[in-house]
Amino acid sequence: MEAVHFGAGNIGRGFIGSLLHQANYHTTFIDVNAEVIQALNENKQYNVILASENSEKHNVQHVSGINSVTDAASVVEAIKNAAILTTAVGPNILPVIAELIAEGLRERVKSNKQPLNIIACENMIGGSSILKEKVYEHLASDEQASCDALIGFPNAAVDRIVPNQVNDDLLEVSVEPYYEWLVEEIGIKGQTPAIEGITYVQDLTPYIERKLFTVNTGHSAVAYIGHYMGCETIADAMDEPQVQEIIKGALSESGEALIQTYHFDREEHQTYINTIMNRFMNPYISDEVTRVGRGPIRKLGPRDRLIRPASAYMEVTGKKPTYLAKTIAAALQFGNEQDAEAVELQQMIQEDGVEKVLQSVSGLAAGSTLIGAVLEEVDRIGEWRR
Ligand SMILES: NC(=O)c1ccc[n+]([C@@H]2O[C@H](COP(=O)([O-])OP(=O)(O)OC[C@H]3O[C@@H](n4cnc5c(N)ncnc54)[C@H](O)[C@@H]3O)[C@@H](O)[C@H]2O)c1
Ligand SMILES: O=P(O)(O)OC[C@@H](O)[C@@H](O)[C@H](O)[C@H](O)CO
Repeated sequence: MEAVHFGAGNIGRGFIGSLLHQANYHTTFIDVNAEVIQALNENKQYNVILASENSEKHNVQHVSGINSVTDAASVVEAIKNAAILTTAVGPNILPVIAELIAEGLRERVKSNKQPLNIIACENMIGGSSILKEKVYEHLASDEQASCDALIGFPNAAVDRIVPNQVNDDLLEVSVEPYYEWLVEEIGIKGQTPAIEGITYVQDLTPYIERKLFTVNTGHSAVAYIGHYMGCETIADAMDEPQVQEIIKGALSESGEALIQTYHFDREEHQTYINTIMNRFMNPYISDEVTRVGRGPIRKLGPRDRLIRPASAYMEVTGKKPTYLAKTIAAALQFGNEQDAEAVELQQMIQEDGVEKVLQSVSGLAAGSTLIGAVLEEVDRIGEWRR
């Protein structure tokens, strides 16, 4: 069975590639990183190490790579023959890969009448649906109709912490033992792919929101407050009492919104939060706050991990959020010369001020309660300096 996976990075190799191998797929990774593609083709295998006391090693075999910059024709060929297509490239890259996927589908549906499911494994709500929209922009209406019959775009949520890392072996990747991969069954065309580790759910919305607004909301609180305080890693930041206070507060606020919206059991949700906080303190992982805080413009977006739970908290309780507002205030301070979005955000703030940025980037109304709450925390932010 052939799998095509776009993005041979941390989550691609460390999570999706590993489960695809265990499910007996040969995986063709598509990437723009020539070095990684060359290594995949030369080594034809790599190791995934579980970041825990025993450093358990999983050898991932039956892998190869195609450089989509230099060999688009081979990508089209691979898509023609694939039994599943997955992505882990980052939300901003989905529109970039859409045209090539469209070319592959255009050729595929001419001769291959087998269904194909395309699963975007990105930290975003409705990732596969958005990818479908972008792919369809490149297809004529008759081609879209053929795809409607054969190509599924089920939405998904993926959870496994895979830090940036430099290993002697370029392909080796160290990952936390925990993982969760949820796929919405309703979007599947044909049989559900039999991949151990995927949990199929009827309605993904509660689960993707629970993941994004707990794991990623908490992660970004630690990253942004930690970065502001001068911490380099998530584990270092978790040692700071103020970070502990803010993450607990932020997750209690986002938790209230989730519990009231989706009727999650209060105790079970607290256990979920506690597990996540322990994951952030895993001593076998070194995860930089700059990775977790990357792309602050995306993370400050209206439907993402900061603004959406803050607005939802206000909707369900009628109160203004304190700890999510502190986290948003810290996100607005996230300066990092290596991060194009961080540089752009700081420029926007310098030119237009925080209030305007919260309107343009986060979609908040001028004079809204949430803008007021964030502005109060921006004024107070100096209190957290170590
Ligand atoms: N790392 C994690 O802990 C984690 C966990 C869950 C979900 N995610 C999500 O997975 C996605 C990928 O994250 P990551 O941490 O693996 O990032 P990463 O940077 O390690 O990997 C992304 C890969 O995509 C490749 N890429 C970039 N442009 C491309 C293009 N045009 N065509 C093909 N490949 C291209 C990059 O070269 C890189 O290898 C993101 O949406 C992220 O939110 C990450
Ligand atoms: O990948 P991002 O930039 O959306 O978010 C950074 C981290 O919070 C994220 O990668 C987590 O490690 C991951 O979502 C855990 O499942």
